[in-house]
Amino acid sequence: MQGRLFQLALFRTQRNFSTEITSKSRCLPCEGIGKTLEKEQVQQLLHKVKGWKVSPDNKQISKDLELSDFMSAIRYFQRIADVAEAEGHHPDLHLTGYNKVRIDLSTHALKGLTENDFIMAMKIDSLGH
Ligand SMILES: C[C@H](O)[C@H](O)[C@H]1CNC2=NC(N)=NC(=O)C2=N1
Repeated sequence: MQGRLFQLALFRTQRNFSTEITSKSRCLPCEGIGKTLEKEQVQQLLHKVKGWKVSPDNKQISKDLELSDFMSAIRYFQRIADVAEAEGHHPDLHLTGYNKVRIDLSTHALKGLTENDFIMAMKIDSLGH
């Protein structure tokens, strides 16, 4: 197991944050990530996602949307849930006022933002709604 973790850690350090992640990237197991992103890295990665805002403490990104009705929002949550389960990386999902949706992403294990959060944000962006 140690060998695989070392490989993952090595891969992480070699990956260039700004260019390599896309919506096709896969989330890494959180224990292989090591550390959270710096403010500058977050600012760089925010250019690659649509409509996401970073929290003042740099620990979370969020996106707000308004769906056409309640069941559209529920169906949208199910599609996000399918991706989150496949990636092993889960957003916080909020549904208020029957059709207003907020999606929060952070890496709970590290109490901050990692590339996994931006990979998930790109995948959620590509789902459409
Ligand atoms: C064991 C399981 O894979 C881990 O607890 C995963 C689950 N989903 C997760 N989702 C998020 N957002 N952060 C995590 O640290 C995380 N860890």
